[in-house]
Formats: sequence, C-alpha cells, structure tokens
Amino acid sequence: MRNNDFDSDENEAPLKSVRTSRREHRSRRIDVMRELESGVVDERPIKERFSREFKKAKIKRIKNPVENIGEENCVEGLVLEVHRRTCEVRLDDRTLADASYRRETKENTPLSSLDSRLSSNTVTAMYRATTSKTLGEFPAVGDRVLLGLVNDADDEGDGVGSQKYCVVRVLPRKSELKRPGPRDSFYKQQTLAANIDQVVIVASVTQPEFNYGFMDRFLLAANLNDLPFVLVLTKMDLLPNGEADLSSDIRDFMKIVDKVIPVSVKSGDGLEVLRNELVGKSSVFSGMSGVGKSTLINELVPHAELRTGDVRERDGKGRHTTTSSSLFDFPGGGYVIDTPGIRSIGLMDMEPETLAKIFPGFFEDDLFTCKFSNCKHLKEPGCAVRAAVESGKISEARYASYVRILNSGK
Ligand SMILES: Nc1nc2c(ncn2[C@@H]2O[C@H](COP(=O)(O)OP(=O)(O)OP(=O)(O)O)[C@@H](O)[C@H]2O)c(=O)[nH]1
Ligand SMILES: [Zn+2]
Repeated sequence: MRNNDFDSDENEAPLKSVRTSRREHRSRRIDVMRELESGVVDERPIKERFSREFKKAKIKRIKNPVENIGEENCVEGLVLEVHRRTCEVRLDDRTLADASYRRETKENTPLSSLDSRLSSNTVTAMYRATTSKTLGEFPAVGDRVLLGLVNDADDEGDGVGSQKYCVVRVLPRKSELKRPGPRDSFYKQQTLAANIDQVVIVASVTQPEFNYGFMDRFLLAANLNDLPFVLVLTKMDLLPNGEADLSSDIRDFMKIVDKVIPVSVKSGDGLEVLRNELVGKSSVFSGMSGVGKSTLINELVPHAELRTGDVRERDGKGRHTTTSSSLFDFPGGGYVIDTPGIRSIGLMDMEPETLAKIFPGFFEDDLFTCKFSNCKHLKEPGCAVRAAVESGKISEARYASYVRILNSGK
C-alpha cells in the first residue's frame, strides 16, 4: 500500500535522524511561543511552516489515532490476545489482524473513604459503580474494538510506508475481571478479561494441594466484579474413593461457592458436565500452576495446544510454562479465556473494614452481625465471626485465610 503523505513531500530533503528532528521540533515550538508572546506572528500556513513535523506527527499518531480516524472508517473485531504494544484481533470476517493500541493511564478509585456502617451489599454495589464498565482504556482479551487503518512508519527508508491496523476505541464492556497492576507498575489496574460471563477456577484435589488463599482472592474478585464463580476440581482420578477423599479445606470451600464440578481428564469423568456449563458463555480460566488447567483446556478446546508441564516430582509444585492470556472459541458456542501466569489476584485498594464485611462465607445473607460496625474480627468484643469460629460454624482454615488476606494489605 502506498503512503500518500510520503509521496507529496518527495522533493524535500530526506529526514535527519529522529533525535535532531525532535530537537528541531521543540525549538520551533518555542519559537512560535515567543512569536505569539511578542505579538509578531508568522502568517504562513502552519502546514508550510512545519511540513516536516507534520510528517513526523503522523507517525507518532499511530499510538494515539483517536483524533484522526472517523469511526465510520473503522472495522469491528474481537481481541484474542494482548501484547505490550499490539493485540491480536479477529475481525468480523474472521481474518486476523495485529493492531497497535494507544497506552493511557487512569486513576484508580480507592474504596478508602467508605463509611464503615454500610452493609456489605452496599459496599459491593459501590465498588461496582466505581469500577464501572470502562470506555477508552486499552484493550483486554475478550474486548470488542474498533480498528482503523493508519500509516505505518517507513521502516525500509525507501519513502514508501505501509498501512496497519490501530485500535481506535474499545467498545463498552458488559463485564470485566480486574486486578491491580504489578507493584511499581505504570498501570494501576490490569483487566484480565473483558465481556465474560463467569470466572472458572481450576484446583486439583491433590498435587498441588488446595490453596485456600488463592481461592479466596479469586472468589472475592469474582464477587466484586459481579461474576458467577465456578470451582472445577481436577485430578479426581487420584482419589481412590472419589469425593469421599476430598480434603477438609476443599469441603469447607465448597460450602461457599455456588457451583463445583469435579473432573478428571484421565478418566473423562465430569467433562460433559463441565462442557454444558461452558457452552454459550464466555469463561475466564485461572488456577495455580500445575493444577492441570492447560491439560483441561486442551481437552475442552481442540487445537488450543497449550503447553503442559509435568509437576516437579520433589515438591509437587508445577513449572510455569505458559505466559500470555488468550481467547479460544468453545465448540458449540462461547469462549474460553486462559490467564496463564496469573498466580494471584490482588484486591485493589480495599480497606480492612471493607474486607471484613464482604469476606465470603462470614455473614449469612450479607447481614453484618458484629457488635461494632468497624469490626475486623480480630480481638473486638461482640465479634460474630470469632464466635462462629469458636462454635465451629466457620472453620479455622477459613478464618486463617481471612486473616492472611487482611494482613497482606491487599
Ligand atoms: N492424574 C491426573 N493428572 C493430570 C490431570 N490433569 C492434568 N494432569 C497432570 O498435571 C500436570 C500439570 O498439568 P498442566 O496442565 O501442565 O498444569 P497447568 O495448571 O496448566 O500448569 P501451568 O502450565 O503451570 O499453568 C501434568 O503432568 C498433567 O499430566 C488429571 O485429570 N489427572
Ligand atoms: Zn467481627
């Protein structure tokens, strides 16, 4: 494809190095400022005065194309994978495009100023409102986006550029699963997946052992994002007596989730039940390393071909084999989004008092029954949670998981 902008300027001297040209650009801008301040204004058309900079600016705008591409010139597509500067998008005619996207940072909305007397229902509702379905952020897997064609940099230096796709707009999301960006990261939040119907957490019944903290964090995140939570228990074939052999932690956790599906890829047990749960929906999959998530997705989604790693013999922990999130079509309808490498999910800027109110399984019907409205269930008198732990209604393991999350800050 030809780039007309480069053609029209072919009589000009070739561009100098980027550095010189940038410096020039800045100094000319300063000149203009001085001109304006002194009242002496160069009347020549801006294009004539800054033709070289115009050319540069076009290249720059690849990162920020919103101003110069009309949405009527855009095509729509589905984001399959997101990388540092580009994302893989499937257009509606099913062709694949590598589209660049603009980067932008947005302020996080902390929950710090919440009134501690609010009920957990209200807190959850407010959280949902503050993290409302975002527009114009950079794309996440599962997003529907508008793509426009922009002129690409003239990589070969032969004066002929090509065109490439660029994300112009992320269409409104119906749902999303977010987590805070890595510590000291430029980005405050990371959207793990967009437009999803449910969060599927894969845990193995053994090898590696059930990790209460991991589960609770994802359950909290699913609740906060208003998404149903499905627990898939893998490697059932490793339990000689089936469900009768489930550990007390797993039994305990099963009580507070709506849907539990035990499966074994080895024997095929439970796979049909799981398929029925996934068909027609968009599901985001997470799980600790080594639980058999890749094996399971390979089984459910032919041609997914995720890499599977053997569990290290000595410590029973898995190797980290997969790296970037991706979306697969689920046979019969729906999508499966794999989030490899996500080993935990933080809880945004949640205050301890908020966590104390919304921790799953602490209060029936979300009715806060502790004596003090800001009770953190530690040593406060009249604490309903401590009382429930003492009477055995809430297990020690469940309470310990809460305290760990409380102390970890997020
Ligand atoms: N016995 C048994 N082993 C299984 C089952 N599913 C997976 N495995 C084994 O568990 C090990 C880990 O499986 P993976 O699918 O690589 O685990 P993963 O959760 O994707 O791990 P990461 O790639 O690190 O995220 C492999 O050796 C699998 O063969 C199962 O249903 N039964
Ligand atoms: Zn309490």
